[in-house]
Amino acid sequence: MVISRSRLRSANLKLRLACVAAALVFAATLLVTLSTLSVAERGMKSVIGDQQYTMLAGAASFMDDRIGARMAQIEALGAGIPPALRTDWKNLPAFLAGQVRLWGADEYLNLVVFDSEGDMKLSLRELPGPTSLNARGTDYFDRALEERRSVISRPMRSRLTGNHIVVFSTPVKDESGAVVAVLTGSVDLRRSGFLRQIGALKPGKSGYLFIMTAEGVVIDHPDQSRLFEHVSSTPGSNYGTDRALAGFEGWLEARSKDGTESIYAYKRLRTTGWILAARYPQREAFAPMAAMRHNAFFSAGGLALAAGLLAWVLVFRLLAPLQELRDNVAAIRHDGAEIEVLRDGRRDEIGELGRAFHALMAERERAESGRAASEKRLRLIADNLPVLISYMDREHRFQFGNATYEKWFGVTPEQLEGMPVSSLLGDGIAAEVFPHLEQAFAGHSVTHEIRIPVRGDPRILQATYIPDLQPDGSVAGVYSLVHDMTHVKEVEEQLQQLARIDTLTGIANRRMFGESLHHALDRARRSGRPLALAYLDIDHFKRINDTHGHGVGDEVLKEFARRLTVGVRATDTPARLSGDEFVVILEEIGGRVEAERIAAKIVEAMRTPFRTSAGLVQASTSVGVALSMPTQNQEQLLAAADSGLYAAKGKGRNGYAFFEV
Ligand SMILES: Nc1nc2c(ncn2[C@@H]2O[C@H](COP(=O)(O)OP(=O)(O)OP(=O)(O)O)[C@@H](O)[C@H]2O)c(=O)[nH]1
Repeated sequence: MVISRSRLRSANLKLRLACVAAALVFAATLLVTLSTLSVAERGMKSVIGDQQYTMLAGAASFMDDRIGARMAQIEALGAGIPPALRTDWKNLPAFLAGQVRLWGADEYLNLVVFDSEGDMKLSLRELPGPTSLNARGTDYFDRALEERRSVISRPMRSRLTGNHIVVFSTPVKDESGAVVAVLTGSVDLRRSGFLRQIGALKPGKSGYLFIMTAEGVVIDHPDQSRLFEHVSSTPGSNYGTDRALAGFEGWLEARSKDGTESIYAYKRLRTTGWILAARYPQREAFAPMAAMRHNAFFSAGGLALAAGLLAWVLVFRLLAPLQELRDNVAAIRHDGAEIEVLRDGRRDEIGELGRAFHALMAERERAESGRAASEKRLRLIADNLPVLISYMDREHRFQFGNATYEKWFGVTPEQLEGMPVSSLLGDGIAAEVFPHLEQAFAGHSVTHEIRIPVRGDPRILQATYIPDLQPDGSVAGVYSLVHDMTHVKEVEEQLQQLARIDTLTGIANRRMFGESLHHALDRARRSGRPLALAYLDIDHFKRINDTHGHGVGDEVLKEFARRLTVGVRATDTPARLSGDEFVVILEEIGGRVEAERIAAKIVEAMRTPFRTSAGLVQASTSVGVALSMPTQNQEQLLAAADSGLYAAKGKGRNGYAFFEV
């Protein structure tokens, strides 16, 4: 399952590489083609534009020629009227009709002659409406009269026929040169030959030519509704036409009012100032280019597909060793195969990768086995140490515990893992432990003692908690080390006891005497009943030593102590201060009489010969007695008793003396 997933990933890699190659080829092909097309388009645009303009210039020249010819015709006709007929309104029509017949019937819509006052004097064609007409105020009449030369009118609607016409007019002069009449020839723009003839020059199928006056009145246009309307009467704007009206001649790209991107060319007629224009929609003009672009997309797509397939095959072949390496790694990981399979002999980067993997894994295996051995060793040490070693997490749960837990509490390390501390120790002991643990979780090392029953046996344990500090200063858990201190404590107590006992006689030594006297004095002060202190010294003890030897002296000292102990109450404290000096603290003494009675009893007890290894040895003791007083301290009381002893010795020994302050 895992391997098949990795195979899938590998397939994805191949697919991705193939796709990248295909995308690159597609992009490169497209880029090259489109940039080439763009250059070609620019070139083609300029060729088409130039072509349009050249064509328009030709057409304009043709129209200028035709208009010029008409003008010359009218001019010649006017000039050719015999002087007698110039104002002979009766016979002039016949003359004119004769001339017009020579030209052809369709050249003019009508020929009309006005007198110098502007009144229509004759019309060559029969008029449908009223025959009275005055031309004053029209540009063709006024200008012909004033300028005394032939003129062409603006396009207009005929007042006589209602047709759209232009009027060619020429002044008719008498011999003196005065203008006596104006001869006009009207031409129906729609029917006249020159407009229709240039229509054949329209560019492409959807392109067309149109003509407008220098002021923007449309004279010829495929859209009949726009005829004789101003260009601005159609909503929207056309940058090209605006420029043409401002005087531009040439070609340019512009958006027509219907939103079509087109190539426009403009040329003015020399004779009339009209603007001859051509419009060629770019969609049609560049249709071949669009087809080429379309083809380019397909070609690029095909190329990309082929490149992708080629890349897939190449990648498959190139990645085969990598796939083998990956399979080997997977086999090592999941099937436990030997890492030696990674030692490929290939002399390329993939071979190097395999060898690097091999070295890495060999190193890891070595480190792993070293770590396992070290862990085993540590576990062995931890399990065999007579201490509890554990690790607790922040929830006070054991995460690790050594085998000693099993020995002490019957809980195996496996059972201990995850066990709360309170479950192991019980709530009562846990409550004692937790405050210390909390200190450790606060980052401090803590050591404390606690009494815990281990397998029913009360033990004194010493626990040390060490916080597991993380690099960020937080405490992840706590290491715990617990020793059984029971035996040590017992020995310690014994040692302490020993330090307070006289080793020779087994009774209290000076140290313990000091402590006992201190407490006894406190009690006496509290109870108000004094204590008596008896200070004893064996008489001439030196002589016993000298006579019988040191060992016998010791035997006497031991027996002396025994008699002293049995001779007083259990609550009294006999002690050996040094050498042959002893003391007895006699508590709750009624008074001097009682103290003296006890002292006498002690003196008496020591008079009995001492049984020693050297036989019976006679000894005696002198006793000094003093009663405590509330204001007295230890030293003062001891000094008082010592003074009593000094007095007893002074009295000849083997007796007692009471020291009175
Ligand atoms: N055997 C033995 N002798 C000791 C010990 N400690 C001290 N002595 C001896 O006890 C003797 C004490 O002598 P002193 O107290 O000076 O004098 P005395 O002979 O008792 O004379 P008086 O006290 O004046 O009666 C010395 O000779 C010490 O060497 C001991 O532990 N064992």
